[in-house]
Amino acid sequence: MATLRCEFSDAAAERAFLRHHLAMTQAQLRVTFVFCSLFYLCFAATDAIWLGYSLRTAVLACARLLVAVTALGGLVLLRRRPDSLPVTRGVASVVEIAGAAGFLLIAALRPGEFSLHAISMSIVVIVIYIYIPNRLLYAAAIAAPATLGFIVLAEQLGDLRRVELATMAALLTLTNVFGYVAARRYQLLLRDEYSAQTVLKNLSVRDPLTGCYNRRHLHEQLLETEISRAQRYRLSLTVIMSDLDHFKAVNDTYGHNGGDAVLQRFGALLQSMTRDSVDSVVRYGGEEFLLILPETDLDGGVLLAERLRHALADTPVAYDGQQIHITASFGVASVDFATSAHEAHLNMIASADELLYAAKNGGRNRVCSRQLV
Ligand SMILES: Nc1nc2c(ncn2[C@@H]2O[C@H](COP(=O)(O)OP(=O)(O)OP(=O)(O)O)[C@@H](O)[C@H]2O)c(=O)[nH]1
Repeated sequence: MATLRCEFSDAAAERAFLRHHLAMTQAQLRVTFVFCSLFYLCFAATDAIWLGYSLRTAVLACARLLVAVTALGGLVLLRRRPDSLPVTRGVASVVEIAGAAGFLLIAALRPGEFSLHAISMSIVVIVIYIYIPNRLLYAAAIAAPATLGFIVLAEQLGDLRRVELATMAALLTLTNVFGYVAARRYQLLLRDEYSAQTVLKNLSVRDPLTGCYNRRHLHEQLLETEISRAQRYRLSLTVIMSDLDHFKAVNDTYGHNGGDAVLQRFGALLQSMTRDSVDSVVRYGGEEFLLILPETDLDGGVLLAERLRHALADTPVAYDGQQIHITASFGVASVDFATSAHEAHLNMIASADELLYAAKNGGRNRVCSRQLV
Protein backbone atom coordinates (compact mmCIF):
# COMPACT_ATOMS: atom_id res chain seq x y z
CA MET A 1 0.00 0.00 0.00
CA ALA A 2 1.37 3.45 -0.94
CA THR A 3 1.28 5.21 2.45
CA LEU A 4 0.71 8.82 1.46
CA ARG A 5 -1.64 8.23 -1.45
CA CYS A 6 -3.35 5.45 0.45
CA GLU A 7 -3.78 3.37 -2.69
CA PHE A 8 -2.66 -0.15 -3.59
CA SER A 9 0.96 0.00 -4.83
CA ASP A 10 0.01 -2.42 -7.60
CA ALA A 11 -1.77 -0.38 -10.30
CA ALA A 12 -3.86 -3.37 -11.47
CA ALA A 13 -5.08 -4.06 -7.92
CA GLU A 14 -5.95 -0.38 -7.47
CA ARG A 15 -7.89 -0.39 -10.75
CA ALA A 16 -9.75 -3.55 -9.74
CA PHE A 17 -10.61 -1.95 -6.39
CA LEU A 18 -11.88 1.23 -8.05
CA ARG A 19 -13.93 -0.80 -10.55
CA HIS A 20 -15.41 -2.82 -7.70
CA HIS A 21 -16.57 0.40 -6.00
CA LEU A 22 -17.50 2.33 -9.15
CA ALA A 23 -21.27 1.99 -8.76
CA MET A 24 -21.09 3.04 -5.09
CA THR A 25 -18.75 5.96 -5.92
CA GLN A 26 -21.12 7.22 -8.60
CA ALA A 27 -24.13 6.93 -6.29
CA GLN A 28 -22.26 8.95 -3.63
CA LEU A 29 -21.28 11.56 -6.21
CA ARG A 30 -24.87 11.93 -7.37
CA VAL A 31 -26.18 12.57 -3.85
CA THR A 32 -23.31 14.95 -3.08
CA PHE A 33 -23.74 16.96 -6.27
CA VAL A 34 -27.45 17.50 -5.65
CA PHE A 35 -26.73 18.50 -2.05
CA CYS A 36 -23.89 20.87 -3.03
CA SER A 37 -26.00 22.53 -5.73
CA LEU A 38 -28.79 23.16 -3.22
CA PHE A 39 -26.25 24.43 -0.65
CA TYR A 40 -24.80 26.99 -3.03
CA LEU A 41 -28.18 28.09 -4.42
CA CYS A 42 -29.95 28.43 -1.05
CA PHE A 43 -27.31 30.80 0.25
CA ALA A 44 -28.06 33.22 -2.60
CA ALA A 45 -30.77 34.52 -0.25
CA THR A 46 -28.10 35.64 2.25
CA ASP A 47 -26.28 37.55 -0.54
CA ALA A 48 -29.44 39.54 -1.20
CA ILE A 49 -29.94 40.18 2.52
CA TRP A 50 -26.35 41.38 3.07
CA LEU A 51 -25.82 43.28 -0.17
CA GLY A 52 -29.33 44.17 -1.34
CA TYR A 53 -30.22 43.86 -5.01
CA SER A 54 -27.00 45.15 -6.54
CA LEU A 55 -24.62 44.22 -9.35
CA ARG A 56 -22.53 42.33 -6.77
CA THR A 57 -25.56 40.23 -5.81
CA ALA A 58 -26.11 39.42 -9.48
CA VAL A 59 -22.43 38.39 -9.93
CA LEU A 60 -22.68 36.24 -6.80
CA ALA A 61 -25.85 34.63 -8.11
CA CYS A 62 -23.99 33.81 -11.36
CA ALA A 63 -21.07 32.30 -9.40
CA ARG A 64 -23.46 30.14 -7.37
CA LEU A 65 -25.33 29.13 -10.50
CA LEU A 66 -22.04 28.18 -12.17
CA VAL A 67 -21.16 25.82 -9.32
CA ALA A 68 -24.65 24.26 -9.45
CA VAL A 69 -24.53 23.94 -13.25
CA THR A 70 -21.08 22.29 -13.06
CA ALA A 71 -22.39 19.81 -10.48
CA LEU A 72 -25.52 19.08 -12.51
CA GLY A 73 -23.39 18.75 -15.67
CA GLY A 74 -21.36 16.21 -13.70
CA LEU A 75 -24.56 14.28 -13.00
CA VAL A 76 -25.35 14.14 -16.71
CA LEU A 77 -21.81 12.96 -17.56
CA LEU A 78 -21.97 10.25 -14.92
CA ARG A 79 -25.24 9.04 -16.36
CA ARG A 80 -23.75 8.94 -19.87
CA ARG A 81 -20.47 7.23 -18.88
CA PRO A 82 -21.36 5.00 -15.92
CA ASP A 83 -18.48 2.59 -16.68
CA SER A 84 -15.67 5.09 -16.97
CA LEU A 85 -13.22 5.48 -14.09
CA PRO A 86 -11.43 8.52 -15.62
CA VAL A 87 -14.76 10.30 -16.20
CA THR A 88 -15.87 9.60 -12.62
CA ARG A 89 -12.57 10.92 -11.23
CA GLY A 90 -12.53 13.89 -13.60
CA VAL A 91 -16.09 14.87 -12.72
CA ALA A 92 -15.32 14.68 -8.98
CA SER A 93 -12.22 16.88 -9.37
CA VAL A 94 -13.89 19.45 -11.64
CA VAL A 95 -16.83 19.88 -9.25
CA GLU A 96 -14.44 20.21 -6.31
CA ILE A 97 -12.45 22.89 -8.15
CA ALA A 98 -15.62 24.73 -9.21
CA GLY A 99 -17.00 24.57 -5.64
CA ALA A 100 -13.76 25.88 -4.10
CA ALA A 101 -13.29 28.63 -6.74
CA GLY A 102 -16.95 29.64 -6.48
CA PHE A 103 -16.66 29.90 -2.72
CA LEU A 104 -13.51 32.07 -2.89
CA LEU A 105 -15.32 34.43 -5.27
CA ILE A 106 -18.28 34.62 -2.90
CA ALA A 107 -15.95 35.38 0.03
CA ALA A 108 -14.14 38.07 -1.98
CA LEU A 109 -17.42 39.76 -2.93
CA ARG A 110 -18.71 39.69 0.66
CA PRO A 111 -15.54 40.84 2.46
CA GLY A 112 -17.29 42.00 5.61
CA GLU A 113 -17.94 38.47 6.94
CA PHE A 114 -14.67 36.59 6.82
CA SER A 115 -15.22 35.07 10.28
CA LEU A 116 -18.43 33.47 9.01
CA HIS A 117 -16.79 32.52 5.73
CA ALA A 118 -14.09 30.66 7.69
CA ILE A 119 -16.79 28.31 9.02
CA SER A 120 -18.09 27.71 5.50
CA MET A 121 -14.52 27.21 4.24
CA SER A 122 -14.07 24.45 6.86
CA ILE A 123 -17.21 22.77 5.52
CA VAL A 124 -15.94 23.10 1.93
CA VAL A 125 -12.61 21.51 2.94
CA ILE A 126 -14.31 18.59 4.72
CA VAL A 127 -16.68 18.08 1.77
CA ILE A 128 -13.68 17.94 -0.59
CA TYR A 129 -11.76 15.45 1.55
CA ILE A 130 -14.55 13.21 2.75
CA TYR A 131 -17.94 13.79 1.21
CA ILE A 132 -16.94 13.82 -2.47
CA PRO A 133 -15.28 10.47 -3.29
CA ASN A 134 -12.05 11.29 -5.11
CA ARG A 135 -8.37 10.34 -5.07
CA LEU A 136 -6.88 11.47 -1.77
CA LEU A 137 -4.03 13.24 -3.56
CA TYR A 138 -6.41 15.14 -5.83
CA ALA A 139 -8.55 16.16 -2.86
CA ALA A 140 -5.46 17.44 -1.02
CA ALA A 141 -4.22 19.22 -4.16
CA ILE A 142 -7.55 21.09 -4.39
CA ALA A 143 -8.35 21.69 -0.70
CA ALA A 144 -4.91 22.93 0.42
CA PRO A 145 -4.42 25.65 -2.27
CA ALA A 146 -8.07 26.71 -1.85
CA THR A 147 -7.44 27.16 1.89
CA LEU A 148 -4.30 29.15 1.20
CA GLY A 149 -6.21 31.33 -1.28
CA PHE A 150 -8.90 31.92 1.30
CA ILE A 151 -6.36 33.01 3.94
CA VAL A 152 -4.71 35.40 1.46
CA LEU A 153 -8.13 36.86 0.60
CA ALA A 154 -8.94 37.26 4.31
CA GLU A 155 -5.64 39.04 4.83
CA GLN A 156 -6.14 41.34 1.82
CA LEU A 157 -9.86 42.05 2.01
CA GLY A 158 -11.06 41.09 5.48
CA ASP A 159 -11.16 43.56 8.30
CA LEU A 160 -9.39 41.20 10.72
CA ARG A 161 -6.83 41.75 13.44
CA ARG A 162 -3.52 39.86 13.09
CA VAL A 163 -4.39 37.53 15.92
CA GLU A 164 -7.79 36.74 14.39
CA LEU A 165 -6.17 36.04 11.04
CA ALA A 166 -3.53 33.80 12.61
CA THR A 167 -6.17 31.86 14.56
CA MET A 168 -8.28 31.46 11.42
CA ALA A 169 -5.25 30.23 9.45
CA ALA A 170 -4.36 27.75 12.21
CA LEU A 171 -7.94 26.41 12.44
CA LEU A 172 -8.23 26.00 8.68
CA THR A 173 -4.86 24.25 8.52
CA LEU A 174 -6.07 21.87 11.22
CA THR A 175 -9.28 21.28 9.25
CA ASN A 176 -7.14 20.24 6.29
CA VAL A 177 -5.01 17.95 8.44
CA PHE A 178 -8.04 16.31 10.07
CA GLY A 179 -9.82 16.08 6.71
CA TYR A 180 -6.79 14.38 5.19
CA VAL A 181 -6.38 11.98 8.14
CA ALA A 182 -10.09 11.10 8.19
CA ALA A 183 -10.16 10.54 4.41
CA ARG A 184 -7.00 8.43 4.67
CA ARG A 185 -8.55 6.25 7.37
CA TYR A 186 -11.67 5.80 5.29
CA GLN A 187 -9.63 4.89 2.19
CA LEU A 188 -7.57 2.41 4.23
CA LEU A 189 -10.69 0.84 5.68
CA LEU A 190 -12.26 0.43 2.23
CA ARG A 191 -9.09 -1.18 0.88
CA ASP A 192 -8.66 -3.48 3.90
CA GLU A 193 -12.24 -4.64 3.52
CA TYR A 194 -11.75 -5.18 -0.22
CA SER A 195 -8.52 -7.17 0.38
CA ALA A 196 -10.27 -9.38 2.94
CA GLN A 197 -13.14 -9.97 0.50
CA THR A 198 -10.70 -10.80 -2.30
CA VAL A 199 -8.79 -13.27 -0.11
CA LEU A 200 -12.03 -15.00 0.90
CA LYS A 201 -13.25 -15.09 -2.68
CA ASN A 202 -9.91 -16.49 -3.88
CA LEU A 203 -10.01 -19.15 -1.19
CA SER A 204 -13.41 -20.27 -2.38
CA VAL A 205 -12.65 -20.30 -6.11
CA ARG A 206 -8.96 -21.27 -6.29
CA ASP A 207 -6.91 -24.36 -5.61
CA PRO A 208 -4.53 -23.57 -2.73
CA LEU A 209 -1.53 -25.50 -4.16
CA THR A 210 -1.35 -24.03 -7.67
CA GLY A 211 -3.48 -20.86 -7.45
CA CYS A 212 -5.51 -22.08 -10.47
CA TYR A 213 -9.32 -22.02 -10.37
CA ASN A 214 -10.89 -25.04 -8.70
CA ARG A 215 -13.40 -27.40 -10.25
CA ARG A 216 -16.29 -26.05 -8.20
CA HIS A 217 -15.79 -22.57 -9.67
CA LEU A 218 -15.61 -24.11 -13.14
CA HIS A 219 -19.01 -25.77 -12.75
CA GLU A 220 -20.66 -23.00 -10.75
CA GLN A 221 -19.67 -20.11 -12.97
CA LEU A 222 -16.77 -20.20 -15.42
CA LEU A 223 -18.00 -22.68 -17.96
CA GLU A 224 -21.54 -21.39 -18.16
CA THR A 225 -20.41 -17.77 -18.45
CA GLU A 226 -18.02 -18.51 -21.30
CA ILE A 227 -20.46 -20.77 -23.17
CA SER A 228 -23.27 -18.20 -22.93
CA ARG A 229 -20.96 -15.41 -24.15
CA ALA A 230 -19.70 -17.50 -27.08
CA GLN A 231 -23.29 -18.49 -27.93
CA ARG A 232 -24.57 -14.92 -27.76
CA TYR A 233 -21.85 -13.48 -30.00
CA ARG A 234 -21.48 -16.63 -32.14
CA LEU A 235 -17.78 -16.99 -31.31
CA SER A 236 -15.38 -19.93 -31.11
CA LEU A 237 -14.61 -21.50 -27.76
CA THR A 238 -11.81 -23.99 -27.19
CA VAL A 239 -10.98 -26.10 -24.15
CA ILE A 240 -7.73 -27.97 -23.50
CA MET A 241 -7.52 -30.84 -21.05
CA SER A 242 -3.93 -31.57 -20.01
CA ASP A 243 -2.41 -34.19 -17.78
CA LEU A 244 1.18 -34.74 -16.60
CA ASP A 245 2.72 -37.94 -17.92
CA HIS A 246 3.80 -40.64 -15.47
CA PHE A 247 3.24 -38.29 -12.59
CA LYS A 248 2.96 -41.18 -10.15
CA ALA A 249 6.63 -41.94 -10.87
CA VAL A 250 7.54 -38.33 -9.89
CA ASN A 251 5.82 -38.82 -6.54
CA ASP A 252 7.49 -42.20 -6.08
CA THR A 253 10.96 -40.85 -6.93
CA TYR A 254 10.98 -37.38 -5.39
CA GLY A 255 8.29 -37.72 -2.73
CA HIS A 256 4.99 -35.88 -2.43
CA ASN A 257 6.74 -32.48 -2.03
CA GLY A 258 8.62 -33.04 -5.29
CA GLY A 259 5.28 -33.89 -6.95
CA ASP A 260 3.75 -30.72 -5.50
CA ALA A 261 6.63 -28.63 -6.87
CA VAL A 262 5.99 -30.04 -10.35
CA LEU A 263 2.25 -29.31 -10.06
CA GLN A 264 2.98 -25.72 -8.98
CA ARG A 265 5.41 -25.25 -11.87
CA PHE A 266 2.91 -26.66 -14.37
CA GLY A 267 0.11 -24.48 -12.99
CA ALA A 268 2.37 -21.40 -13.19
CA LEU A 269 3.40 -22.27 -16.74
CA LEU A 270 -0.23 -22.62 -17.85
CA GLN A 271 -1.15 -19.31 -16.25
CA SER A 272 1.85 -17.42 -17.60
CA MET A 273 1.36 -18.65 -21.18
CA THR A 274 -2.37 -17.86 -21.39
CA ARG A 275 -4.06 -14.47 -21.63
CA ASP A 276 -4.61 -12.59 -18.36
CA SER A 277 -8.27 -12.00 -17.49
CA VAL A 278 -9.40 -13.76 -20.70
CA ASP A 279 -8.36 -17.43 -20.48
CA SER A 280 -9.04 -19.54 -17.40
CA VAL A 281 -6.83 -22.25 -15.95
CA VAL A 282 -8.60 -24.82 -13.77
CA ARG A 283 -7.05 -27.59 -11.69
CA TYR A 284 -9.51 -30.23 -12.79
CA GLY A 285 -8.14 -33.18 -10.85
CA GLY A 286 -4.90 -34.32 -9.17
CA GLU A 287 -2.49 -33.68 -12.05
CA GLU A 288 -5.11 -32.76 -14.63
CA PHE A 289 -5.62 -29.12 -15.70
CA LEU A 290 -8.32 -27.63 -17.91
CA LEU A 291 -7.88 -24.46 -19.96
CA ILE A 292 -10.85 -22.46 -21.21
CA LEU A 293 -9.96 -20.25 -24.14
CA PRO A 294 -12.66 -17.78 -25.25
CA GLU A 295 -12.64 -16.48 -28.84
CA THR A 296 -10.10 -19.16 -29.82
CA ASP A 297 -10.57 -21.58 -32.72
CA LEU A 298 -9.17 -25.11 -33.00
CA ASP A 299 -5.94 -23.99 -34.72
CA GLY A 300 -5.28 -21.43 -31.98
CA GLY A 301 -5.95 -24.05 -29.29
CA VAL A 302 -3.60 -26.58 -30.90
CA LEU A 303 -0.90 -23.93 -31.31
CA LEU A 304 -1.11 -23.07 -27.62
CA ALA A 305 -1.15 -26.73 -26.54
CA GLU A 306 1.99 -27.39 -28.63
CA ARG A 307 3.71 -24.36 -27.11
CA LEU A 308 2.84 -25.54 -23.61
CA ARG A 309 3.98 -29.07 -24.38
CA HIS A 310 7.36 -27.84 -25.63
CA ALA A 311 7.82 -25.37 -22.78
CA LEU A 312 7.24 -28.08 -20.19
CA ALA A 313 9.35 -30.73 -21.92
CA ASP A 314 12.25 -28.30 -22.54
CA THR A 315 12.51 -26.92 -19.01
CA PRO A 316 13.01 -29.43 -16.20
CA VAL A 317 11.58 -28.48 -12.80
CA ALA A 318 14.21 -27.58 -10.21
CA TYR A 319 13.50 -29.31 -6.92
CA ASP A 320 15.78 -29.77 -3.94
CA GLY A 321 18.94 -29.38 -6.05
CA GLN A 322 17.67 -31.86 -8.65
CA GLN A 323 16.12 -31.49 -12.09
CA ILE A 324 12.79 -33.24 -12.63
CA HIS A 325 12.10 -33.96 -16.30
CA ILE A 326 8.39 -34.13 -17.04
CA THR A 327 6.07 -34.00 -20.03
CA ALA A 328 2.32 -33.65 -20.46
CA SER A 329 -0.37 -34.79 -22.90
CA PHE A 330 -3.12 -32.56 -24.23
CA GLY A 331 -6.65 -32.97 -25.62
CA VAL A 332 -8.04 -29.96 -27.50
CA ALA A 333 -11.77 -29.61 -28.31
CA SER A 334 -13.25 -26.61 -30.07
CA VAL A 335 -16.75 -25.39 -30.91
CA ASP A 336 -17.54 -22.66 -33.42
CA PHE A 337 -20.86 -21.26 -32.21
CA ALA A 338 -21.44 -19.56 -35.57
CA THR A 339 -21.65 -22.86 -37.43
CA SER A 340 -21.89 -25.80 -35.01
CA ALA A 341 -25.01 -27.73 -34.03
CA HIS A 342 -27.01 -26.37 -31.12
CA GLU A 343 -25.86 -29.02 -28.64
CA ALA A 344 -22.23 -29.36 -29.84
CA HIS A 345 -20.86 -27.71 -26.71
CA LEU A 346 -22.59 -30.10 -24.31
CA ASN A 347 -19.76 -32.65 -24.42
CA MET A 348 -16.87 -30.23 -24.72
CA ILE A 349 -15.07 -31.26 -21.56
CA ALA A 350 -15.81 -34.97 -22.05
CA SER A 351 -14.48 -34.70 -25.63
CA ALA A 352 -11.30 -32.94 -24.47
CA ASP A 353 -10.87 -35.71 -21.87
CA GLU A 354 -11.30 -38.41 -24.56
CA LEU A 355 -8.73 -36.65 -26.76
CA LEU A 356 -6.35 -36.43 -23.82
CA TYR A 357 -6.57 -40.17 -23.33
CA ALA A 358 -6.07 -40.68 -27.05
CA ALA A 359 -2.84 -38.65 -26.65
CA LYS A 360 -1.83 -40.84 -23.69
CA ASN A 361 -2.55 -44.00 -25.63
CA GLY A 362 -0.68 -42.60 -28.64
CA GLY A 363 2.54 -42.48 -26.60
CA ARG A 364 2.11 -39.37 -24.34
CA ASN A 365 3.86 -35.97 -24.70
CA ARG A 366 1.55 -35.12 -27.60
CA VAL A 367 -1.55 -33.18 -28.58
CA CYS A 368 -4.80 -34.65 -29.99
CA SER A 369 -7.53 -32.33 -31.21
CA ARG A 370 -11.02 -32.26 -32.71
CA GLN A 371 -13.52 -29.71 -33.99
CA LEU A 372 -16.95 -30.44 -32.48
CA VAL A 373 -19.73 -29.93 -35.02
N1 LIG B 1 2.22 -34.67 -5.14
C1 LIG B 1 0.96 -34.73 -5.46
N2 LIG B 1 0.49 -35.81 -6.12
C2 LIG B 1 -0.80 -35.87 -6.46
C3 LIG B 1 -1.70 -34.83 -6.15
N3 LIG B 1 -2.93 -35.16 -6.64
C4 LIG B 1 -2.80 -36.39 -7.24
N4 LIG B 1 -1.52 -36.83 -7.12
C5 LIG B 1 -0.94 -38.07 -7.60
O1 LIG B 1 -0.92 -38.10 -9.02
C6 LIG B 1 -0.73 -39.48 -9.43
C7 LIG B 1 -1.56 -39.75 -10.66
O2 LIG B 1 -1.19 -41.01 -11.12
P1 LIG B 1 -1.86 -41.76 -12.32
O3 LIG B 1 -3.33 -41.39 -12.36
O4 LIG B 1 -1.50 -43.20 -12.26
O5 LIG B 1 -1.26 -41.08 -13.60
P2 LIG B 1 0.23 -40.94 -14.12
O6 LIG B 1 1.23 -41.61 -13.26
O7 LIG B 1 0.45 -39.46 -14.37
O8 LIG B 1 0.17 -41.67 -15.48
P3 LIG B 1 -0.42 -41.18 -16.85
O9 LIG B 1 -1.40 -40.07 -16.56
O10 LIG B 1 -1.09 -42.35 -17.47
O11 LIG B 1 0.72 -40.66 -17.66
C8 LIG B 1 -1.13 -40.32 -8.22
O12 LIG B 1 0.02 -40.91 -7.69
C9 LIG B 1 -1.73 -39.30 -7.24
O13 LIG B 1 -1.48 -39.66 -5.90
C10 LIG B 1 -1.17 -33.70 -5.44
O14 LIG B 1 -1.87 -32.73 -5.12
N5 LIG B 1 0.14 -33.69 -5.13
